Amino acid sequence: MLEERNHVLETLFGNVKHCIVVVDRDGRISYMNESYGRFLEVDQKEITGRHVTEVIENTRMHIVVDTGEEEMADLQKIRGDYMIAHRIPLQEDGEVIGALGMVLFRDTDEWKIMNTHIKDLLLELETYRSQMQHVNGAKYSLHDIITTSPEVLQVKEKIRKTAYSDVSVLVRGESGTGKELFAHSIHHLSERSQQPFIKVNCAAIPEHLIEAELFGYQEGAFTGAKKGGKPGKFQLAHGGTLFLDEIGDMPLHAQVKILRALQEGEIEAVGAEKPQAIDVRIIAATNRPLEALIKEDKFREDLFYRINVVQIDIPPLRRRRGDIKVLTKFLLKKLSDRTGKRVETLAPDVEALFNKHDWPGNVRELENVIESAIHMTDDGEIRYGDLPDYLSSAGNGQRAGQTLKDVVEEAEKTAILRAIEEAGGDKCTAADRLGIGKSSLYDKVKKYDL
Ligand SMILES: Nc1ncnc2c1ncn2[C@@H]1O[C@H](COP(=O)(O)OP(=O)(O)OP(=O)(O)O)[C@@H](O)[C@H]1O
Repeated sequence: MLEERNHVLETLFGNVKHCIVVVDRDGRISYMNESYGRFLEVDQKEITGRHVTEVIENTRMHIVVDTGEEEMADLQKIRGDYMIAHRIPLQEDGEVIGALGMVLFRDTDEWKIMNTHIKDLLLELETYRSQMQHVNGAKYSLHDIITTSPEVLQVKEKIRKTAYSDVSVLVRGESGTGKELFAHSIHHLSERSQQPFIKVNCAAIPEHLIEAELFGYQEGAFTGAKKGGKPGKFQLAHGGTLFLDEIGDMPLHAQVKILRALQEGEIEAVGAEKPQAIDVRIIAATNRPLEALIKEDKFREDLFYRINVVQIDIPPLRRRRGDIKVLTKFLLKKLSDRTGKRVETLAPDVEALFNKHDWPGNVRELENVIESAIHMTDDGEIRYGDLPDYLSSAGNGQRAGQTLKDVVEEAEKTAILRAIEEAGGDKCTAADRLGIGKSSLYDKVKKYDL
């Protein structure tokens, strides 16, 4: 039956220039025509069955399936350009069984002309959107999370499944693993995506201000209170999502108040006479061992259970070394665009060092290292000498627990990589320079998988 249906779709849309996609009830792609596949540079047959958010940037097809409401002529940004898309829910016996998406441009040239016509308008729109974003606050979606790690891909899948509901999510992971990125993505995929996303850094607010910051205050509530009072983060997030970053650092008295706000759905501003109803979804993040803090009476167990309905664990970068390569490529592009300096590659010894380093500061550390090296480099490649001292000297020095054999092997590897690089990839010249035979060099290249 599936085949028959796809045959019908192929007959209808296979040869049209419009880009067509069909998703099922779960937002998974059941059909994409060739034009769309070509436009997205994917093999449309291979992506059948994948969730639409994995394949199409900024798509809302899965949301249309959920709301059952069609979206006509909506602007959608793909790879820096805008398309105009229709999204139509498909129904059977009154029930939504999927959605059909259609991109409205007949060919790229025509679109380009249209694109320049409306680019001015869009620039204006973008200005308003970024102002809105200031209010809305969530900048990133799942697409912005770069990974090839099966564990992180599973986390993304978990987010896709749970983001719609209003359940509280606790994001755990070391500093710099991207917890905030995940929190943004959850908000983006939720029904609250058009509502505010408000972040509170629980570790950064002075203890005596925490209540006013979270719940706001009334005029005259204390000396120095602003005229007219001030809304707290809970009020600002009303209808949307409140992101409690570093929740493990929240003082106990504030924990009690937050728990009450979540349980009763109401808050009391400092100096207010009446409580106020509040509707927020909570996403919390921490890199602290909450279970241990509970044992030490530094974190409330009841609050832990309240925020930990769905738990998301982001592994540190050293446990997903495959991501170092893809993230480096992504960050080189992102930071090159930002700095205006085109740097595309790493010298082989830098790549080796990146793969060996433990990255205690995770993706943030990788980003900082790449950014500072881009400033240092004189050409399109990052070389050993461009790296921050702490990293390059760590690479040269001996780490705790290394045997003499490890140290010798590492030195050998570095020397071989450098010689090959200096010889412009010519292994015979590199072997000459190293004073070893060609076959010996080949053996070592194989042994170290260089
Ligand atoms: N998978 C990823 N793909 C792309 N960028 C990432 C990824 N993970 C992290 N980053 C980037 O790394 C930086 C740190 O991420 P983020 O601030 O979300 O980490 P965090 O875990 O919230 O850190 P902290 O606990 O210190 O607040 C950000 O610039 C973020 O964009």
